[in-house]
Amino acid sequence: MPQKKNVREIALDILTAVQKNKAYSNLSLNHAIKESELSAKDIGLLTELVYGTIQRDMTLDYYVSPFIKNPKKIQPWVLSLLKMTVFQMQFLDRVPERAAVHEAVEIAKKRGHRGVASLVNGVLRTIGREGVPQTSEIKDPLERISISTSHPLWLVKLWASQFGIEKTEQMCMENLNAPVQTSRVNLLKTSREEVLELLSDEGYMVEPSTLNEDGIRCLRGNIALSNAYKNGLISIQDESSMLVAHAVSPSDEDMVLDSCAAPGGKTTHMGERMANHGRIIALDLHAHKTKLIEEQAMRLGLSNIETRQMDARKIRECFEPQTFDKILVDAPCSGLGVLKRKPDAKYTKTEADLHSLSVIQLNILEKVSSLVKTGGTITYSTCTVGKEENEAIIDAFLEQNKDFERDLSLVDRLPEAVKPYVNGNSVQILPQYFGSDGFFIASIRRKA
Ligand SMILES: C[S@@+](CC[C@H](N)C(=O)[O-])C[C@H]1O[C@@H](n2cnc3c(N)ncnc32)[C@H](O)[C@@H]1O
Repeated sequence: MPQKKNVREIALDILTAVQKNKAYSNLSLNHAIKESELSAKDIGLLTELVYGTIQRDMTLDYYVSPFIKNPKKIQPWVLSLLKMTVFQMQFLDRVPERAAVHEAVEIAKKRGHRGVASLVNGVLRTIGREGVPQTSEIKDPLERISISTSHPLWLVKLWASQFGIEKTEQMCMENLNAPVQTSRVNLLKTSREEVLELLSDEGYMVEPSTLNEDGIRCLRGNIALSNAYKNGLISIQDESSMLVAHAVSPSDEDMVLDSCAAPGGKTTHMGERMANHGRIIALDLHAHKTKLIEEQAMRLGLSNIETRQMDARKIRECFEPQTFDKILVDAPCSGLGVLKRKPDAKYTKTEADLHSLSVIQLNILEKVSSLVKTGGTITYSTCTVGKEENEAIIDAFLEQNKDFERDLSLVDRLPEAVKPYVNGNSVQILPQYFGSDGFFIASIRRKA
């Protein structure tokens, strides 16, 4: 019978797959957790090893590379093993260094020939003895931020030119923290106090969000497995993402278009805020994704949502001009605001991606805009930070569509804590402001 793999071997398999096949770390990790019979404690360690090593990839390269004489000859899995082990040595206090090195050498023996095991042993013991190079010695400040926080230099430069060096560094540092799981209370069925009590009774460590009055932060446990979730009392949603339904603020008589809706986090939030009245048409490009919206609506007890599989850019073929009171464009984006959750994205996205996405974003906004009524608003949002996919889209749209104007009343609809960050008709939330996702929200109005 084949021997069962231990937690570090599983972590190494995932890291190698992510590196070699460009597999998504979150999907590979979830799959491995389902397939293996790991204890809750080991699942915690596995998650930390995989996310931590990916999050710190560039720093770990900087630490390890001076100790490797022949980098071209080293196999990718051996490099991943070295980085995963140095991650433990440098960043995980609770793992004794000797244990981490011993485990790495055992894995190397099992998977490679003797030379590999001796290389792993040699490199790790030398690092243990001599220590790693200090990133503080890197002279150029942007390069230092790039290496010490593992963000590509082009991205650090871009952000620094838009937000300044200080905010960029804070943002990059914040992206290295583990995300807090947060949820939104379904106020149609219950109250936040009641859910906090139910979740505490189930053993979860929870606290109210200070950002949203219907938000809850979970500090221990996975609330997606709770009874409160099963019974449709909560939805898993980031605190910044919850702001979008506030920005739209649909009334319970409104006809609303959610043009890029799956998996339905914001659609269902709006459905709840409309007290299950009015009507929301929720579009998504993919059928398997519109199904996800339907499943969520069913779980939450919402019947005011109608889904359609459709390219939002073709919506004019199905609806008359000026059909909707409110439109939400939660556009497909580069996701650079959610690097805490999806760390591999920072290495795979390119500047060219931002540009091609911005073309699609403006196009979707253009194509849905004729459907909003006079005086009605279009809310545009993304889970990314940076002007090209955000402010620049709104500016370009307004330049070409003189019948629209900036909706300066956005600030009135957002919670108190966010108001100081609102700039006219938009707000760019950076991850370090509240520890939530980086998000952009803007509102424009068809002139009366
Ligand atoms: C940022 S996600 C939306 C998240 C969603 N609003 C939520 O809160 O759960 C963007 C979605 O837009 C969809 N999408 C991309 N291009 C589209 C298009 N041209 N028309 C409609 N949907 C599109 C994607 O499939 C993806 O599900």
